[in-house]
Amino acid sequence: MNTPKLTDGQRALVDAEQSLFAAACPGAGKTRAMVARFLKRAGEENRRGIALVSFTNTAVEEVRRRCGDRVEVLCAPHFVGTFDAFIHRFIVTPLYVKAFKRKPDYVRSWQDIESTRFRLPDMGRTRSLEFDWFDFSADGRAHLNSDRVPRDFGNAEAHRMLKRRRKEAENAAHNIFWRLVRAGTLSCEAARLMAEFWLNRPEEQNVLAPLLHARFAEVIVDEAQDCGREELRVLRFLRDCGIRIVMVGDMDQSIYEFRQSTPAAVQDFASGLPGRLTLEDNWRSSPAICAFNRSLRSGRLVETARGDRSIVQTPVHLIGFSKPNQIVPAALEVAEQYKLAVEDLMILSYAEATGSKAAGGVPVDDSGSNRVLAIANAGFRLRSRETDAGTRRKAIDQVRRAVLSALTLDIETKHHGFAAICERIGVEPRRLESFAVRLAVGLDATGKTRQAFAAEVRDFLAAVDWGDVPSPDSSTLGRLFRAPPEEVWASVTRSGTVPRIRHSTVHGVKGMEFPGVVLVLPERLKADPTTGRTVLDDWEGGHDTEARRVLYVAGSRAQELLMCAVHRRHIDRVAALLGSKGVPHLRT
Ligand SMILES: Nc1ncnc2c1ncn2[C@@H]1O[C@H](COP(=O)(O)OP(=O)(O)OP(=O)(O)O)[C@@H](O)[C@H]1O
Repeated sequence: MNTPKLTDGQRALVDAEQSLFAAACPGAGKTRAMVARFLKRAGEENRRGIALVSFTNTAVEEVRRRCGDRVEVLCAPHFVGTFDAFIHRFIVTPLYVKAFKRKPDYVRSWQDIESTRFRLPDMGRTRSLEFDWFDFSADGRAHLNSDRVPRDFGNAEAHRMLKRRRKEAENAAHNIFWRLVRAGTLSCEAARLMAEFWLNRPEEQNVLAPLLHARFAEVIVDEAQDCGREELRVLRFLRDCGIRIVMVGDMDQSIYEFRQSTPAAVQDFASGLPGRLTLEDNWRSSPAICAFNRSLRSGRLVETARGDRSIVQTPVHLIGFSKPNQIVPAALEVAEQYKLAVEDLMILSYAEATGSKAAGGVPVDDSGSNRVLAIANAGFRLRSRETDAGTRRKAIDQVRRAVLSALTLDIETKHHGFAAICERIGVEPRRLESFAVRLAVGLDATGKTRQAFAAEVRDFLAAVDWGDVPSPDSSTLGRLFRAPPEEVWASVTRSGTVPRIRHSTVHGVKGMEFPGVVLVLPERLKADPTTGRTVLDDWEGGHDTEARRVLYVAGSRAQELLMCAVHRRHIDRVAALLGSKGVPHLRT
């Protein structure tokens, strides 16, 4: 494998001999330098391992890919994986086994577990309460966060009722939380909380400290700005065990505050490490894009365009729109001027629905509870090359859930995740997963009526032999797989033929890069419930908020061409902002 070129700054990160924090601008080659360090250190240590942890599966895959033919570094004693996987494997599982005498089952999110949607007695005509609306503390106590209760929970009286019965709701959530923990079902959130809880107790510390010290010499943390309270607790513990901590990140790319990642706490931890480095060369983007990044940064780094794109003179393009379907044609016209093709472009938005509308599709979530619709929609998504990995996952999940509902009619599934339910009914999770993909991809809803497609789904399911699991009879299939309502059917089948530019949420493309980015700012901008400010207020006022950092992450994915598609209502403001911050731009 060719060793990639490194700058002096990158080389300093590779060769450092003490715990450190490296602050880097976008495109600084953090991944390149971190992987070089990981390979070097794994080669040096012959007894203890080196761990490289990141926050998303995509980032982890990228690191694995860059390790090339050095496959030995991906095996014990070394570790390359998500921070959650590290916490599961090396902290929570050993302590859980000690406490409960069995291994826990990890599920990705509480949403995968039915009992995390619950009702209080006599709630009337409201939606069920959801775990996602609560913050849990390390002892499982629940705190209802009213900002997360959606408006469509119920009418004004229902919202008042919830306010009055807050304690009752919190107690119910607390009880369900512990029931799930005892049943061995842990979401990533629960596992993080348990890690924090246990790491604060001397008895558990004494069990883990010698194990971890014997296993790891160093832990390298990618995207360190995304560390939340629990991850920082883990890092503090590792450091106290004598393990070297190398953190690499960009504070301005911290966009996970909803799960308590706090840039200030990360800064505080980082300032306690003996070493500090800064990487300010952007190898990814043109000077105009670097200027856009600078206009959104909180001021700690001074970024400079380097490498091949430092001579690209293309300004940032501002595209005004009043209807979302005007965005794609305008963006394609601009891209054409710079010889960029459709596949070079990526539409990015804060909310999935905004980007999806701009690209001309229907959000996966719009399938609602109709299983036939979910299968049709998933088929369009999986067949399309434009669908990003996160949306694919969601689509397959919906189909998997639909199929599972037909196989678990007489079984209590409320407190268990997908893998545990599969185990109970005796179906291999992988078999169900590939069946879900086959079902969605194999049946094409294009040009079919909703009734005809629903009948096809039922026939497909009726023909499967699930071995020991009783196959659902035709009346059950008829009840579970009804034809969806006409209006939604029309919009989903239409979407199958539309999207021409890929789209994703900003959170879905962290760490990635694209020749051209279309950043969409819709008519309705979310106002922060505490400050009342929108992202444009934050940008103008220089407020370092997560909303502003989301814009920064989005813009900084672009290599050559950044297009801001802004609703007409806000376009003058954005143009004035770019002007006042010295960002070369052109209004189209
Ligand atoms: N020393 C170098 N010489 C030439 N190109 C480089 C160098 N270092 C990095 N690059 C290139 O710059 C781009 C950005 O690198 P990389 O993705 O590693 O940055 P990053 O710091 O992880 O970015 P971000 O945090 O914004 O996702 C990549 O295309 C990479 O190949």
